[in-house]
Amino acid sequence: MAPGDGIQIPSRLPLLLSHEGVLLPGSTVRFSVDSPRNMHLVSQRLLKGTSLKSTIIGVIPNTRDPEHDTDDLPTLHKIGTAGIAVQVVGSNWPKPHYTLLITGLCRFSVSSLLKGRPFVLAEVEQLDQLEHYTTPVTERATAKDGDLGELSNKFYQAAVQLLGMLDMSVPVVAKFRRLLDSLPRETLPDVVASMIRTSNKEKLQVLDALTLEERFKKALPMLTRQIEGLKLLQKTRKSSPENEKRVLSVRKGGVLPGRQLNLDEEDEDGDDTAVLEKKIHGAKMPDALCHVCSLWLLSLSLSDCLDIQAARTLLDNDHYAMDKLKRRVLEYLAVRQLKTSLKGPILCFVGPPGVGKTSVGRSIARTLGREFHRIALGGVCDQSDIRGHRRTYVGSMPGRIINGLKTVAVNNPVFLLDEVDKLGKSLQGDPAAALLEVLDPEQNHSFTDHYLNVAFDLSQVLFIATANTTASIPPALLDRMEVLQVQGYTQEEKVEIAHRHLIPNQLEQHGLTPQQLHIPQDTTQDIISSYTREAGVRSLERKFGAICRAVAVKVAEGHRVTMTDASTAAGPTQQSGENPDKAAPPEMPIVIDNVALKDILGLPLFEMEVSERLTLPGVAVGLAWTPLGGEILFVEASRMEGEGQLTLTGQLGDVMKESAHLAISWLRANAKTYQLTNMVGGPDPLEGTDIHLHFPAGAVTKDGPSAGVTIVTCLASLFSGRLVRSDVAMTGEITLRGLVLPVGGIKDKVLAAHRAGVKCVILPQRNKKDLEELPANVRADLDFVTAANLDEVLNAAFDGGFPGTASTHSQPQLTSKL
Ligand SMILES: Nc1ncnc2c1ncn2[C@@H]1O[C@H](COP(=O)(O)OP(=O)(O)OP(=O)(O)O)[C@@H](O)[C@H]1O
Repeated sequence: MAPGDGIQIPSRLPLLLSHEGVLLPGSTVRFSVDSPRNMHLVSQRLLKGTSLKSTIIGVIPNTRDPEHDTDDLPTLHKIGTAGIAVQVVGSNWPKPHYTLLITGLCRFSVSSLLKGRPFVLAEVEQLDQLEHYTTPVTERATAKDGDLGELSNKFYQAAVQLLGMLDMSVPVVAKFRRLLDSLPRETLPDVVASMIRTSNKEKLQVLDALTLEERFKKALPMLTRQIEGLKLLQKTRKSSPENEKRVLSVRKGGVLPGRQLNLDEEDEDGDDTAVLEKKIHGAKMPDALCHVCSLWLLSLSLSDCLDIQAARTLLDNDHYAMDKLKRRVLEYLAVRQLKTSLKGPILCFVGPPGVGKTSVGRSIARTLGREFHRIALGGVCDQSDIRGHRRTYVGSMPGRIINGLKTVAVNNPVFLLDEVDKLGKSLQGDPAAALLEVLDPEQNHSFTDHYLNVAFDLSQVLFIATANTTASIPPALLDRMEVLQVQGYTQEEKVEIAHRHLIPNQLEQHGLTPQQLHIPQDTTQDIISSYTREAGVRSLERKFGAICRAVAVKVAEGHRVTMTDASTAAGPTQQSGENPDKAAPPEMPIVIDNVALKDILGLPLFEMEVSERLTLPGVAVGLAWTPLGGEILFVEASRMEGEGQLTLTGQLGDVMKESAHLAISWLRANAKTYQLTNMVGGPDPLEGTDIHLHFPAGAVTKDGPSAGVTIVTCLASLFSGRLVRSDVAMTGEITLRGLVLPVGGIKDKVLAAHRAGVKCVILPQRNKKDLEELPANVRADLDFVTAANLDEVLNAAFDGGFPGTASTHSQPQLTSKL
């Protein structure tokens, strides 16, 4: 029977080859899956699919033992049951396997096999109608005339008789009784055969019975045998509900599409999902609404399949460098494995853009075998975005958390809360406050979304947050998270990341192979230093994308030329050299050298400009930290006749302005010691002199105290008329007494100096310990001067030292009065 316009299953189904159970339409069976083909079906079809259709698979019974799953396909049974996978549980113990809960929908026959690897895919023909389950019994003619009608009545009577022998006070029996009346007669043989004690062989006979009449005939003797057995039992010993239950030999969790028949021996209330589902169906909602409810509230749960060794390999394979972060993530995963309780710190990866924060989150989900969902929080300024709108509003909808759960359709995904530092605030409430509840393990088991208006358990969800800086994360939110700093990369690390990950990824995305495009390491280094200036590798990846696109055009043109060549060679009398425009196909692989690089990416965007800009007195190079990584920062000063005015430009924040005033005051106080003079030759630098301090990149706002030493050095250069060393950059806060205080972001700042070609970095003495975090090659390339006071700074910043500093002048040692 080929159902015409009824409900259709997909005509191509992936097949699960079952060697243990037989799935009949209308029943639910648990299958343990560990053979390679079946494992692939689960991982590539069920776990990757996002639509309802992708959960429909065919189950073919009675195939060979999976131990002998060779490359040749076994001869398959011709009839199978299409089913919907309602639960997938993965485990690694004692060996990797999945357990699937599948509800049978209808029979199908295999028309042809399309492929056997990685899993079996077949063209199938649907054999049963699915309308049985969607059309109410009253609307269909159920009483059939003739033999079939008689047979179906007889079967029904036998089922009633069986039930009559059982104790109705047992909930499962009562349920079976209720179900019997509401079920269409056509489905009875399948449902009853799957519930009473029958062998797989007998179930197979019922499956193979294609006509209804045949099916009744096969199942009736089984039912009668069950009744006879029960009678015998009642005769031989006084029956008890337990015995009867045992005779009924029910299968756990028998589920019908749209109805739950929980013939479990446990109390029916034990299964939350079943109760919820029952309530949904009991509410007699329209089908569409019922379906939506099921999707919203019932979700599949994939258990963690964590293997620390495998997690380590996966993290190492996916990400180069980031050792500290990877170590902490492994510790985190190991604790989760040892401790079954789900409460644990919420990790927050903080670092510049493009350093792999999101991508580590994705890898964590993969190592746990969980679904991954990213929630972008940048710019969110309405708390309904997190909590949902109340349904009183037109156009209301659930919040991002519940929406995310709906998208992944499991209740224990890994959620990546991206850019938590960019949450906004508005009249519509504070989304950060709503997130507090979501992230608090003590509260999130009963998170209430305003739209759903029922408490939802989020405790199974694994939250990971990312941010560029902790400065703008509200303190209460920050307090709930464990911050892991992700640093920018060095030039060498970038080259490695490029060749291990970025280039292969880009080649694949553009349909190219390494045989077609080769980017030598030198070229990569050029791209990094001349076309990008970033802490991460995102813009580097984009540059490789641009190169791949340019090469793709060449390769495609080459193909065309070669194809035209082939056709002209086959043609009768074509003269060579007839088409002067025709280019020769490029030689493979196309190697990207410096010339090709300029052709594709244009002129270099950045140059090693430090030395060129330090050609006049009154310029010094500082180091700044921004959420986007470290930066070099020029400070320029000029003086002119005037009345001692100080002008500051370059969008400076209050703290930076104060640093400038501090620097001037210190210089004025120490001008004599350092032999600094003003325009009129006097010892006070500001007398008859105006000073202008400018911080280029004038459109970018700058703030913070760490430019103090740079401003002093710049002014000392201006007033002494000497040039600052062109290969020196510096950072450090100053005090009025000329001490140099420690500052933050040393690693990022030093990496920026290294990127810019600086050779010597002056930093506060108390930041010496931060140097240990630097990669060995950067430490080897750079000289570090750790300065406790401005004397030491000036001495190191000028060739041959600075008059009045070091041996000639020493800071007064103050003893503490405290
Ligand atoms: N250490 C690394 N090894 C391999 N690939 C990396 C590494 N770091 C970054 N990448 C790659 O760089 C790209 C950008 O990374 P990702 O999107 O994770 O950055 P992010 O830190 O989350 O940035 P943002 O803060 O802007 O969200 C990705 O393609 C990622 O795979």
